[in-house]
Amino acid sequence: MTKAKPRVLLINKMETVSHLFVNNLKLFFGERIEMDAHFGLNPIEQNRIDRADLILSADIKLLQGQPMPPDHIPVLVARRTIDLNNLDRLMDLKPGTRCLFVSNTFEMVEGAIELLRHLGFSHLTFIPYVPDTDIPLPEKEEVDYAVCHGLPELVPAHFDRIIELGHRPLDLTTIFDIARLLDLSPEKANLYTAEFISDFVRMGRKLTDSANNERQLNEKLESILNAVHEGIIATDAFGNITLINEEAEKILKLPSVEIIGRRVQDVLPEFQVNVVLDSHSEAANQLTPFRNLYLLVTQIPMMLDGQVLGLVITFQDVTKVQQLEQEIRKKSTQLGLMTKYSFDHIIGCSQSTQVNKQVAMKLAESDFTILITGENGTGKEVFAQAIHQHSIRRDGPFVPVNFAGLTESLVESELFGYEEGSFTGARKGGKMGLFELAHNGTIFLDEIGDAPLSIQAALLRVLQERQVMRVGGHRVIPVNVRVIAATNRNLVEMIRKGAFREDLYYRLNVLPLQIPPLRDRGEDIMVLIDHFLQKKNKVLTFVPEVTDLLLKYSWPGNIRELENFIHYAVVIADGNRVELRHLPEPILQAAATEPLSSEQGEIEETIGFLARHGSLHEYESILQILYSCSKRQERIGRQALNALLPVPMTDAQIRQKLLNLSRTGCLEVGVKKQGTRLTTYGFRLLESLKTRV
Ligand SMILES: Nc1ncnc2c1ncn2[C@@H]1O[C@H](COP(=O)(O)OP(=O)(O)OP(=O)(O)O)[C@@H](O)[C@H]1O
Repeated sequence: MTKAKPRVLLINKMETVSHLFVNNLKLFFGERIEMDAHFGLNPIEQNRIDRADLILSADIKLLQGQPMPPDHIPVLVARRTIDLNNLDRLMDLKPGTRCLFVSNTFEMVEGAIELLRHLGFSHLTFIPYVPDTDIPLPEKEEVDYAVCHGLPELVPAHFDRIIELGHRPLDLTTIFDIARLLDLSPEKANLYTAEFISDFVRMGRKLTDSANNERQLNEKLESILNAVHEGIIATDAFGNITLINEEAEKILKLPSVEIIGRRVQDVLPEFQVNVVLDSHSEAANQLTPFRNLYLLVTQIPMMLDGQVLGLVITFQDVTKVQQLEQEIRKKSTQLGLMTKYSFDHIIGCSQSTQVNKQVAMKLAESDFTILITGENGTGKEVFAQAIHQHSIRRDGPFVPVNFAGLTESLVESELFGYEEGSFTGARKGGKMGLFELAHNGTIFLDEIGDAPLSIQAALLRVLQERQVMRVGGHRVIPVNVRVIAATNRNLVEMIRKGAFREDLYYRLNVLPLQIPPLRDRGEDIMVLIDHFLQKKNKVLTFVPEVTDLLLKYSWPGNIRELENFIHYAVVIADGNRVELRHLPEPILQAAATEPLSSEQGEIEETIGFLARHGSLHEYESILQILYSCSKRQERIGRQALNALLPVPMTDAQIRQKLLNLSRTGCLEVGVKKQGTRLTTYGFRLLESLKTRV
């Protein structure tokens, strides 16, 4: 009769641990033993105990609730080692990383920590923790990682960075004990040790590989970093400095040996890295005073799977630039790089001007590119300046570029600047381009439709990359500018004809603003005339025929033409009175093509109607007050209007008068208490009433 195989009864709480032990024992004893794995907390059947030749458990406490094994059956508590294959993540941790070691008994925790120390992980700080015991749980901030052996559920829920080392296999001494107790020869011990050693070899190779790779990578990185004209510092997740390039050493006057491994928070408190480490979001271009310097610092967190691996801090010494900028700012006032116009200077009581002002104010608050379209002289530049004035860039320069006035050969060097000696006649020391000049401000690309195609391509690049390269230069210069472009041309039509780049159009037309021609906002004409006269400190009266003509004329040159007309009228008028004969030819021609009679007749008719329904003086007073309001771009309510009249009326009287004026088209009564507003027709009527004797 062949001797029955010895039988090992495994008693463990977890199925995974029992399986692991079964595999470990198989590797060593092969088919020479039988195994019976029990797991869970249920009591084990007596007959399974009786049939066992040896009982093996990971935890002696598990045997306490079980039937007592007979004396002759040895009971062994497994000593366990660590699965070397799972140690990579611990290897990657930087010295000093604080690891909360979590397990279900204090012995397990202590044993595992001791083993890890033996294995060479003495550079890490292990903090033991066993849930539901007296061992205090440290605050989350005091711990960098939680580490456990196959029991991640024991890690307190708020620790989200967990390194799971896997269950611990049987240690070789336990295997030998089993062999001895079961009277089996340790013939395959070498296999088990070989397995163990091969793990070591694998681990060692990984370490050297990663060290070699890291060395090569570091060498490459170092040469790249040292070639850069910016200071660069890298840190680990806790702010410990791991790398500093030569430029950074030079700027900070701190040699790398003095600061590598130290916390950036201690060495460079001015950089306030905790903000970025905590928020995980980058901080770009922060002007940071450092000793007697100004540094422009950018901090970018390096993230992997939602966790911060470290920080890259780049910086430039901009002390000189700061001084230069102040000088430029001083000069820019002289050069006209400051704006003249704000929204208060945009005159006009028409609905479209009012709406456009409101829209433009909103656009000003964003930093996106704006495309303003409109005929010549409609006020595109005035709007562009007001937008700049109203934006956060108001203290920066406003640099206008007019493509209509630039020859193709000049435009590139004007826009992007040039380096010394890049072409014959290039100025010594090179020249700053308009984009550079507009740094931190707004560049106004006027008549963009006239930009040659070659320049359109270059513009597109600048808009995409926000950096320029001077003609003949090799260095890219970052520019922080807001772009407002304007055109009187139909760019869509130009795209169709291949004269304008579609991609540039879409880059520019992020926020569109359309300014209508003056002829489509007749209400603005007289208000603008008043404004221009006031600017010249002059008073002119226009005979009704002249007013009529001015309101009818198509103003192809728009507000610029209107302004020129006022200059002309002031010079040409006899005294203060402007008559038809004083009008310049183009306006008079408009009269010739469109006789006045019908309009004049209509006005006469309205006057007749009003005279039958009250006093013309009263109507004139009402219209005059409404006109003053429209000049201030206000509407006015009935009561306020009554209060301004030379002779107050009853509410019913004024209501009736307003009704008559609105019936005849002189007023526009706002819905819902918006007050009343004068129309262009109302204005003509007022002019007629004023000149009546
Ligand atoms: N709403 C306005 N209120 C007061 N002045 C205005 C207004 N709009 C334009 N102007 C005046 O009209 C003139 C022309 O305006 P601006 O240069 O802004 O027009 P533009 O549309 O940019 O013309 P272009 O297309 O020819 O460059 C300026 O002198 C400006 O003072």
